[in-house]
Amino acid sequence: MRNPPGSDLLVAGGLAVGHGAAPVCAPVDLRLSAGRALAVVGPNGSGKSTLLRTLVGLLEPLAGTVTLAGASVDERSAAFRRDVAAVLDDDSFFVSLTGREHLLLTARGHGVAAAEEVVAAEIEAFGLAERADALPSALSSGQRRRLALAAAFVRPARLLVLDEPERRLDAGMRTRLAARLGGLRDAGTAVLFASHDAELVGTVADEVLVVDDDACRVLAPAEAAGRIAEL
Ligand SMILES: Nc1ncnc2c1ncn2[C@@H]1O[C@H](COP(=O)(O)OP(=O)(O)OP(=O)(O)O)[C@@H](O)[C@H]1O
Repeated sequence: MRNPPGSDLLVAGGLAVGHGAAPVCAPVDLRLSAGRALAVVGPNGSGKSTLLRTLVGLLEPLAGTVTLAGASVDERSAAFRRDVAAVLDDDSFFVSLTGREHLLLTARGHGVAAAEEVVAAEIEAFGLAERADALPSALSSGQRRRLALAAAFVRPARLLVLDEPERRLDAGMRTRLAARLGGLRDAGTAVLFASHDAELVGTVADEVLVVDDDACRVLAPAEAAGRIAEL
């Protein structure tokens, strides 16, 4: 075990999620503490994105509770926005700001003192050096994805939430991303990510939440090996 579970940061109890009256999967119970990583796996349409959006306060729960550091999640609260960095399925950028400017704005908005240096390091780490001064509209889809991920790394966060972070990344970047996520986890960030990438799940996750219609269960990676192999 990498980091033993500490006190809970994110807690969901009896959480039912969905877009109408009917839940899209079985109720979820989970606990995630600082320095731990939880992967969310399941087939297409099983409810992973719906669950993540509910966990970060973008969708109302149909039933049950979600708390972050003991308080109900509320994306409008300053403390919540300070504590949680999320990269979901909607890469959105200011259309008239370059990638570098977007990252600087994000870092400064979150009070990063050495913003220029931090941003330069993440531009390098995400392989964007040659295109950092281009507008998002002039980037490839994979480069836009790298930019969206870099924005989550230029600012501090207690909880990082990623929806299929491997999407549109080449193999080299996926491997580097796994190392970065492992590094953040080991430095004390709680990492929650949905993924179809068995290597990413195997490298980063301490536990695996398998999302299904009949039951959503948190398993040790070894117990979830069969489900990870299906990703
Ligand atoms: N905005 C929406 N309105 C209504 N139904 C939705 C909406 N978004 C998703 N759904 C439905 O909710 C269910 C769960 O979708 P969700 O996107 O959470 O699945 P997922 O596990 O993330 O899938 P994937 O692996 O394909 O990304 C699906 O049946 C989907 O069609």
